[in-house]
Amino acid sequence: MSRLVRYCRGLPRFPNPPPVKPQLLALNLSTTSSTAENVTPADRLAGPPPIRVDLTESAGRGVFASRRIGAGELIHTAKPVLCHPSLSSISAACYFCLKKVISEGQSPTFCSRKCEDSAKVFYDVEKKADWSEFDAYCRSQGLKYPQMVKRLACQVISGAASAELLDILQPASVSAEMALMMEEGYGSLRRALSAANIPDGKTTFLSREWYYGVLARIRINAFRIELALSSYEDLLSSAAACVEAEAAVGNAVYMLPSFYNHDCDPNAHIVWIENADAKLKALRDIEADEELRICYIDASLDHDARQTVLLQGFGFKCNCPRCLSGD
Ligand SMILES: C[S@@+](CC[C@H](N)C(=O)[O-])C[C@H]1O[C@@H](n2cnc3c(N)ncnc32)[C@H](O)[C@@H]1O
Repeated sequence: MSRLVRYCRGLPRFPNPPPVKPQLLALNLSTTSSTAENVTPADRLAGPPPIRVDLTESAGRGVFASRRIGAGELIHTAKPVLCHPSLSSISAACYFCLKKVISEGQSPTFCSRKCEDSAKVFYDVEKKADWSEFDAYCRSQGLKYPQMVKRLACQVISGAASAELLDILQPASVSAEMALMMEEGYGSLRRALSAANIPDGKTTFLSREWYYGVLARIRINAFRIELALSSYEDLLSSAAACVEAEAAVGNAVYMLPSFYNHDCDPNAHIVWIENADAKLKALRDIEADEELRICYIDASLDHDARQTVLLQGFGFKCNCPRCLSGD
């Protein structure tokens, strides 16, 4: 399984995000008093996840084990708060959950009636506008995250999401180069919505600052979904051909998984089986109060390459034990 998911964060397009003042999550997830010894498989499925979000010494907020977690254990699952298929997968992945679908057309498609119904509110708004200019801008610049901002904007207009949905997540900085590129996307999004005659009162949230802020948060927190097979059977049967089976079907932002810090020798990882629902799993035994960390990049890179990718792509100098040891 692990070879199917090599690394999970999409590399941001722009370098050097800033340090951000961390804000703790207002929810306490560590309500279980179980210990690893007395936790049954049924408890694991039914109880709250065995984690808490807390401040780390040097990486802002992080996720900690609230009890011992065994190797291979499913720590928790997470549904995306925002996701979007890659433009190249529009007709090959469900427009709502990113499950692979077989479709002959070029338009968005859904894997089930349930997904179609769940998407209806924002898709009804989206369908009112002509996105050809916006899509052309994304394609020409090779950008994927503006599509997620567009979806969030349509969700907010439809009343399905709050404009502040992502505010709790750490943002990247907005450099002059980045602002210039964002400006084009912002203008294009505004034009598409105003040509669609969306009432002004519904788009008051859509300021330049909102657009930049959302994009800056998506950049740091989005996961690239590299594998979304339609079933466990597919997963097994494609194991031999997993290289061909890998494809970024889209990108997604989650709440809890966004608080996991990075480690070049991680003790947890995130997997997707059939759609954008994420599964966080332990890679080895984890003690109570140990921080849970996932790997944002290709851990097989050498020390210098990892430092470069993390600094330029994510804006931080990695403080994990492997990097500190010089490995
Ligand atoms: C997706 S966020 C993780 C949660 C974040 N710590 C927070 O408070 O929201 C990624 C950010 O966490 C920090 N971070 C994650 N892993 C780190 C590491 N190994 N070393 C130093 N900082 C790290 C960096 O500031 C990075 O931009």
